[in-house]
Amino acid sequence: MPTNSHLMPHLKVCGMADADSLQAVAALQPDFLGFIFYPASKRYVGERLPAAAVRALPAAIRKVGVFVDDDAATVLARVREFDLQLAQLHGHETPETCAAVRAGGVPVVKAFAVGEGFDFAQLQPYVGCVDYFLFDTAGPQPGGNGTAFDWTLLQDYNLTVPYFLAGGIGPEHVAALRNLRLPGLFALDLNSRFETAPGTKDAGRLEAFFQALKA
Ligand SMILES: O=C(O)c1ccccc1NCC(=O)[C@H](O)[C@H](O)COP(=O)(O)O
Repeated sequence: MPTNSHLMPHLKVCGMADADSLQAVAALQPDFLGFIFYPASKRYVGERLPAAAVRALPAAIRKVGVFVDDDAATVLARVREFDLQLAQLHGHETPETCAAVRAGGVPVVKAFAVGEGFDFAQLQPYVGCVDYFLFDTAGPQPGGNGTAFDWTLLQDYNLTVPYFLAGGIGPEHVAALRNLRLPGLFALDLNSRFETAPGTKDAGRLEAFFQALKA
């Protein structure tokens, strides 16, 4: 079982789709930045963000492409175009699809929508096919729903795969996050609660959050 629960988790800011706020957020040096390649998302990269702007980000920031039910070839083509370091598969991708992306040389984050009665047994077939899990709140959209789930559901997590904690994390969670001791917790994923508009992040709010977490 991973034992890093007492350490400061890594930080990922997801759903970047605006060139100006991308620069401002990159200056805060988060560990990961996420880019959404799901056309139905309000944060779809689409025409809003040229690949060159993403490719030009500092190498220390790992760039994560977020995909929903794409095949491995589509994911890998975007990875090459945008110079992404990880693929986050946020739909109903099978372990085989995850393994195919990984076989293309790209570490995989497999997202799961968590609600009451979440069946942790469904994770087992993915062990060995993914590098990380991401636990997000179940909701009407595949992601970016802006609501938190009951994190105590993860208290008994006992798999070797580290995970990102996502779903509605916002400034009001600082105290709870500072005291959070969850086995396997690797990173916090921040998105809609730090936006001025979908895809446009509020760098000031993020900076205050980062500082409060690290204080
Ligand atoms: O954010 C989206 O619009 C989105 C749409 C479809 C699939 C995934 C999406 N986001 C992926 C993320 O990793 C988000 O950060 C995660 O869902 C948490 O978002 P939020 O609840 O807004 O904090």
